[in-house]
Amino acid sequence: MSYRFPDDSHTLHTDAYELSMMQTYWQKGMADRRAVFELYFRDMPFGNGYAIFAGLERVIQYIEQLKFSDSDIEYLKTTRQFDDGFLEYLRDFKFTGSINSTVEGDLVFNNEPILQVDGPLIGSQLVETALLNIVNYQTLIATKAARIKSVVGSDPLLEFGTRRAQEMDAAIWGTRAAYIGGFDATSNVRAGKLFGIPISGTHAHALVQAYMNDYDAFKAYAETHYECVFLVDTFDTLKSGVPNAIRVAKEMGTKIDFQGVRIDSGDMAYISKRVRQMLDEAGFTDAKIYASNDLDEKTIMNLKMQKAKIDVWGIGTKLITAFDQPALGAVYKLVSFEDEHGKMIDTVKISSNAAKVSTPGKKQVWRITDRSDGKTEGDYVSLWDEDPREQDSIYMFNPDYTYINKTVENFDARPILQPIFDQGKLIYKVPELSEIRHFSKQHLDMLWDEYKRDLNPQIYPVDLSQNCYDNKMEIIQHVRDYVNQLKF
Ligand SMILES: Nc1ncnc2c1ncn2[C@@H]1O[C@H](COP(=O)(O)OP(=O)(O)OP(=O)(O)O)[C@@H](O)[C@H]1O
Ligand SMILES: O=P(O)(O)OC[C@H]1O[C@H](OP(=O)(O)OP(=O)(O)O)[C@H](O)[C@@H]1O
Ligand SMILES: O=C(O)c1cccnc1
Repeated sequence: MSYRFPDDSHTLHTDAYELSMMQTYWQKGMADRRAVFELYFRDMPFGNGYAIFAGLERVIQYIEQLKFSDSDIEYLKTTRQFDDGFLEYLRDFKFTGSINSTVEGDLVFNNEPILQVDGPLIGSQLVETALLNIVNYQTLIATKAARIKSVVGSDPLLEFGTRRAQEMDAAIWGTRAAYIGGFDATSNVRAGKLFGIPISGTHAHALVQAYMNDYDAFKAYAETHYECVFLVDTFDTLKSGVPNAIRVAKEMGTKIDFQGVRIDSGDMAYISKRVRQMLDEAGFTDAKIYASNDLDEKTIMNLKMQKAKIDVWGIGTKLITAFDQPALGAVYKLVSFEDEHGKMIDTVKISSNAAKVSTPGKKQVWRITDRSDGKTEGDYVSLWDEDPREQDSIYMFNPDYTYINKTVENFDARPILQPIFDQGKLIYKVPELSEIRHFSKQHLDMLWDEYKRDLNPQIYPVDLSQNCYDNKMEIIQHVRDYVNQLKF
């Protein structure tokens, strides 16, 4: 099958309704009015105490290529859904908005803006779908990876998910997100080439099946590789796989670096202990035991409790598909809009569910840390022009339960949303991936353990500044007054 048009771009990677709204904005003369949209999620993924932001590199790639090609316009014409004048306008469209975003690897929490687009309404609307698509997935996978990392401690973690991922893009960007979240290497060679992630791997059952016995397969592999990890469970791990791996390792001696064996089935606790004993008795005390087979943080924690002798963990399906929670559920909402007189008016989306009522106004998120111990106290969401660094103390309160409050002194406040695009121009340089990963770890270390446990973590405070809270209440009241006076 081939594509129907000679070129493909991501500009049409958007929902049709975005283009429909853009046509309305254009025809009604609203296209260039300033709009501020914010992207956030409402619930912590996997019930985790924190999430790890990922996706910015791809967001940048997407924004930089944003342009309607001739074939995009040609295709849109064939749909007969758009006005010709509007399509001609799109031909010259340029994204001239500003984007402020969390940087990759930083911690993010529910109900706070993690990315913000501020610019002409028409372009800010166009990018909604792609931004959500990118950030929803990558942040989810980085967070899942961090959860898995939290239970393995310092054991190496290998990403094996490509074959089970939801198509090729998910494998590539999911692997990158997993590396940000704490994985050490990937089996995906293309991800190694593109991003510089270390690649690593063993061999598959096919090799052993092709030779029809463990010994010949391991021997052939050893004769063609220096570093060897043998997969020992094709026929019988304890009776054939491990004894043959040991035999080959002894025969090859220093001609190979016998790094260990991989087990991929059976009772991993029992088998790994027996395998350890066999390797040790044969003198291979440094050989590592690799494990794979539908592993995730729950199984790993359980295996650790059973004192399984596993040194290296290979994780595929349950990481790359975010198996237990396949969607982050982030949304993109209009929080402020320029009226016909050039004045910015903050906007709200009301819901009968209090948690779903959006917080109006362009905002900044401040991570508040206690200077005495460097630990994170919580996040303080302020209106954009507020700066808590100018204050000696800040009053932090839970916006849903205002009686839960505290006054923080001797604090540092770090702005989470950083300038990425300024009126369409890229002004941010994405750091090396290894730096992003390191940054993430450093910031995770600043979080109290109570927020980091896998099960039922403490809820991290995401508080609104008094101004932000008052603004929200005032606007909600305003909308209610408007609705109440309607007569039909
Ligand atoms: N000791 C253990 N405790 C908890 N979970 C385990 C233990 N050993 C294996 N598991 C996990 O149990 C799940 C199912 O393993 P199961 O034994 O049913 O299949 P299998 O041995 O892989 O069979 P197959 O040969 O079909 O691959 C896997 O996710 C595996 O990681
Ligand atoms: O279990 P996951 O966490 O998804 O990890 C990836 C899986 O992919 C491989 O199995 P597969 O049966 O595809 O190929 P194989 O013959 O190499 O085992 C590998 O052996 C793992 O079991
Ligand atoms: O290298 C491996 O062992 C590997 C790679 C991909 C999937 N499963 C295992």
